[in-house]
Amino acid sequence: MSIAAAESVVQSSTWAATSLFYVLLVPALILWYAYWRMSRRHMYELAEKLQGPPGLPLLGNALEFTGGSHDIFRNVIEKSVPFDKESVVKLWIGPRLLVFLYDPRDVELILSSHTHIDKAEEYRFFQPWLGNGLLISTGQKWRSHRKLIAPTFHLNVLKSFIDLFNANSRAVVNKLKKEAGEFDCHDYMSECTVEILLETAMGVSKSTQDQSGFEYAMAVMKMCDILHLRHTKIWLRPDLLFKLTDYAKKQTKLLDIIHGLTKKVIRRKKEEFNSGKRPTILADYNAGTADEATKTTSVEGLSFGQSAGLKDDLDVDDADVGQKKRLAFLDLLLESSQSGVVISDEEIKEQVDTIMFEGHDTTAAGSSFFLSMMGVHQDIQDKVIDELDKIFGDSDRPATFQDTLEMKYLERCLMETLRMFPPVPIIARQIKQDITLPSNGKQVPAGTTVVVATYKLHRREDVYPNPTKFDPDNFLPERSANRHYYAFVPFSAGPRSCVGRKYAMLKLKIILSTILRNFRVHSDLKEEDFKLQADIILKRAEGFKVRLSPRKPTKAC
Ligand code: HEM
Repeated sequence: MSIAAAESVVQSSTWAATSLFYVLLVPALILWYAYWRMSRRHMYELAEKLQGPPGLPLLGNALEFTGGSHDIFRNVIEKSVPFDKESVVKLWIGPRLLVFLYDPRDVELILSSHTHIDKAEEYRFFQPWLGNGLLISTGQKWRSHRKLIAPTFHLNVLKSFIDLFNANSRAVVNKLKKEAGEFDCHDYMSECTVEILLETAMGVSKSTQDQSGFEYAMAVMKMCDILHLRHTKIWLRPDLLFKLTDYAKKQTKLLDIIHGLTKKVIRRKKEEFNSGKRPTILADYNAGTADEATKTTSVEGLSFGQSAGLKDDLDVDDADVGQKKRLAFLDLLLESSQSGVVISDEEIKEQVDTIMFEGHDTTAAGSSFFLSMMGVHQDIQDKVIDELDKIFGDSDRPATFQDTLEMKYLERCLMETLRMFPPVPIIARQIKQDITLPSNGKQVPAGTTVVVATYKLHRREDVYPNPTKFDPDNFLPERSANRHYYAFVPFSAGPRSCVGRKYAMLKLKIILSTILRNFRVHSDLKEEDFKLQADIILKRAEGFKVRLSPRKPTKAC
């Protein structure tokens, strides 16, 4: 046989093999698809009975998530309106079924449950950053780490941070003095909240910090942009495709910055440990020096960010917190790891990354929204200032714990800010078994991503009359008393509630009161002009633009 003839035989047999492959592949794919659809029949049947905007074959509603972050947020909110009566909206993103809930009874079913505590599949995008930290871990690992970490945010530990909250609040006031015109207050709030976290929960003294706090905060913001893109753009979801994009390269660089800071923090702390410096038992703070008022250990309800009547593992009495547990967060983790049993080095890093993220971006957004609202509502700001003047008079003394309990009106303004602009606008869980919604008896199938739509829940007309109006009186005790406990959940609730809830409230009251003792805030925009976006954390797309004017000749801080 000639070479040409041999080549032709090889070519035709290759062609035949390729054709055979495709001839077999197509029916195989059809069979696989039919089987896959069959195996999900139960899900489709139940989903069919839930309402939602119409979608396209295969893609579902994925195209609702095109455009920038602000367009997506506006689009999703607008598209949900026709379903407000039932407060349940179904969306398909490709094969994934998402069910948004915003009736307090349905929210209670999810958040109060010890069964539905697994985070949704979408949280896996956080994994390269937060590993298996408290926010995303599940099962026994989550349970044991939550038990370890929650006491480090007990009120008695937090009271020992008050001096540091004050010092950092004064420092930010000093920095703000240079702002003459309109500026974005979020940058200041971000830097300040990172520095406070480093000094308190991580126990890293100011003298050993450098500029990396601000760089860290900016890297976190950009990381959130990338994660949001992965949540909303269907083609960025598979790791394989994501890795081919420029976003993946950007993510690697951002994680270098983020992990660079957390590794440095742990390294410094370990050096201190190894050089024999043992952690301070923080509860000693209350033993001798503090007055009766600061010994208060069981202040609950609104003062600490949730409806009266909701309890979680942060609301334990002082007597239940053993002395060893009265350590700051990182001190306790390192102390525990000395035995090598409770928590490994890698796990410490994951938890430090988690607390650094959850602890700063949320409070930076909350405080920036608060300042924006003060700027918009001058009459309400007057009342906050009156209250502060009554507490502090002309003195520029630091705030005490008792002062924070007396800031009742400021507290209501803070609650109202967290109602209208919850920094975490949605909470997503993966359900492993069918659930029946108490509000309407409909069933949501196992395998669904159930999304508690906090932003929508907090704007229900039947719960908050005139829900788009900023009205701190919504949180007057008599108004809150008759409200469903789960109608206000800025910090989530139940077994997976925010572990930093009390820390956040105390810190926010001290920062915000210190700012308003020194400045009056102004805003040229009204809240209806705010462009909201939800890149994981709710923000103003145009930046948190405000202006400040000095309230009184400020004494040198
Ligand atoms: C205004 C400030 C804050 C808000 C609105 C907020 C809100 C939330 C929400 C809604 C969750 C549940 C998230 C979910 O299930 O997907 C959460 C969880 C969490 N938060 Fe916060 N948070 C704030 C501040 C903080 C602070 C200051 C810390 C730590 C210092 C913190 C640490 C955590 C942690 C570790 C979790 C995960 C808890 C678990 O799953 O067991 N947060 N937070």
